[in-house]
Amino acid sequence: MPDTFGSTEDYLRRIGTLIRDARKHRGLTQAQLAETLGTSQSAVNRIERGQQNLSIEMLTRVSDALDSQIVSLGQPGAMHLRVHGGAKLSGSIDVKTSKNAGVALLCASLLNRGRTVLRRVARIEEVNRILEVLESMGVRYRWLNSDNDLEIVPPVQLKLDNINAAAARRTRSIIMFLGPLLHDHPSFALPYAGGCDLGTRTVEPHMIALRPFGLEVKATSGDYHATVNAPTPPSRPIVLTERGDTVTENAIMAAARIDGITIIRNASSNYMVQDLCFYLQKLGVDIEGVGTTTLKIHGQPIIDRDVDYAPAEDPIEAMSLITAAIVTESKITVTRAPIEFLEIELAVLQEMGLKYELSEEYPAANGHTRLADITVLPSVLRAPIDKIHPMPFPGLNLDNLPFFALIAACANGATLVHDWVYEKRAIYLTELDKLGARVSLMDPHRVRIEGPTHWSGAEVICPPALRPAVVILLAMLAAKGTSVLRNVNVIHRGYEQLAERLGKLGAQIEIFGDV
Ligand SMILES: CC(=O)N[C@H]1[C@@H](OP(=O)(O)OP(=O)(O)OC[C@H]2O[C@@H](n3ccc(=O)[nH]c3=O)[C@H](O)[C@@H]2O)O[C@H](CO)[C@@H](O)[C@@H]1O
Ligand SMILES: C=C(OP(=O)(O)O)C(=O)O
Repeated sequence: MPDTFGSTEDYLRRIGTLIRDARKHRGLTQAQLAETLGTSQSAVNRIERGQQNLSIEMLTRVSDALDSQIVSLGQPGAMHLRVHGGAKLSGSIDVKTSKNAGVALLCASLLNRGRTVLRRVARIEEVNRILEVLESMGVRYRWLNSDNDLEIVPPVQLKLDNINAAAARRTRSIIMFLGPLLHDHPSFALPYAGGCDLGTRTVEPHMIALRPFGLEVKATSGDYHATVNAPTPPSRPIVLTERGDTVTENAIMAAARIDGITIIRNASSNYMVQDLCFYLQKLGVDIEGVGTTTLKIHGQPIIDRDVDYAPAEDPIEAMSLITAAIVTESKITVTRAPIEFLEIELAVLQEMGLKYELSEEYPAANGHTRLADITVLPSVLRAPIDKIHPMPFPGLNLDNLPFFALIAACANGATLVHDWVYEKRAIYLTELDKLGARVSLMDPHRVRIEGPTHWSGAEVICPPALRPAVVILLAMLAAKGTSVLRNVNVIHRGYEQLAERLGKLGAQIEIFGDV
């Protein structure tokens, strides 16, 4: 239920509720809080009922006394969630198309002089950031309908000097402009890539992969300065130093307009890479080996076609929804799940005792990706015998790993979750402790989780990373009592209306903003 502030009475009532929640979480009575504030219990009572005018000075004192920022001033747009946990979920929910294919396809649309229409694009902040950057460069876009079909029309000449650096710096995906831009631009600057704070995450593999196409990049004062010698087919196969998703996509986009054959080895065969290849094939680029780690690409020097493409559904969103069912011990059906990219996850969950039913498979609108409806049934889970760790596709997806930490907290026994890739993401999982989980950080990459958990409500500020933030939200659905999750904007980077959609399944979540 979206919830906006209105009259002064509204403000006071809502602030009062926040204070009451925070006080209860600290285990204080109204009288104890009153004593710390040097006021009476009846004054605290009036404050909590929204019947007392509050000065900023008083609000600050309450915040200090409760060690909780009740309202934050000067943070326009910060959104928070209040979750009344313990409700069972029911019904079915459609998986939206993926963030990661969405951003790759937006970058790839720069390769095409014609009009690109992308169907059912996830309307998320990561997509908005790339659209802002594209628009600043002269690309026109418009949302065509309520299905989120998106039309993109490039200009005759891109205005690279006009690039929206603020938007670009907020996303890592901007790095995927290098591949498309190197074709027509002998020199250009791109702002440094940003995004979630997951620790060191270099772009060196991108530089190594694109050098054989004639691209040289110097990093100076906040920008990558790129210079390109006339792009030619690489003289040898490109061997990626790591099987990363966006680096593979960059190499594919560089190869897509090269008049000749490029071979890419150690390519990622993950879902977003496949969507990119299917889109480029529609544009006339010849790509062999889609879904494998060796790609053979025969480029088209000029691509000028009106094209219509429908990216596939998001395996990470599907995993998030499966986790919502597991943690709340509910029966829900996750429809349009890209089963092809969830098979290892489901095999591990089955070993842990999860009961689920699968529908017949059917193709996604891209005509390729296998989808199915997954009905998750309430199950008693046990910890897996072996540690859980990610691998490039077809391994367990790295972005799904945080959900396994939460699932492990619901299972009987101890589970080791090993994120060997990101330097920081596992650390954020220890925030689950605030809701009653027993998570021990073994080192920055490994957490040991002891389940099952008796979840209890708490107030948590979202960690600065998408998946850990969602994991905490999902744990709050299971936690009896009221929880508050602050600064949830990080979730909007990758999920469209997640709180509202969980609400339709029966979750009790209120959305509120800062004063
Ligand atoms: C927009 C997009 O598509 N983002 C996805 C993409 O990001 P992206 O492709 O940008 O991932 P990175 O390049 O950051 O790679 C992830 C991390 O893996 C390390 N690494 C990767 C491959 C490998 O073989 N060895 C290795 O060590 C990298 O050094 C890095 O620390 O892939 C990540 C890993 O699947 C996902 O979390 C992101 O959601
Ligand atoms: C880390 C992620 O993505 P990005 O590459 O957009 O930061 C993610 O999707 O969890």
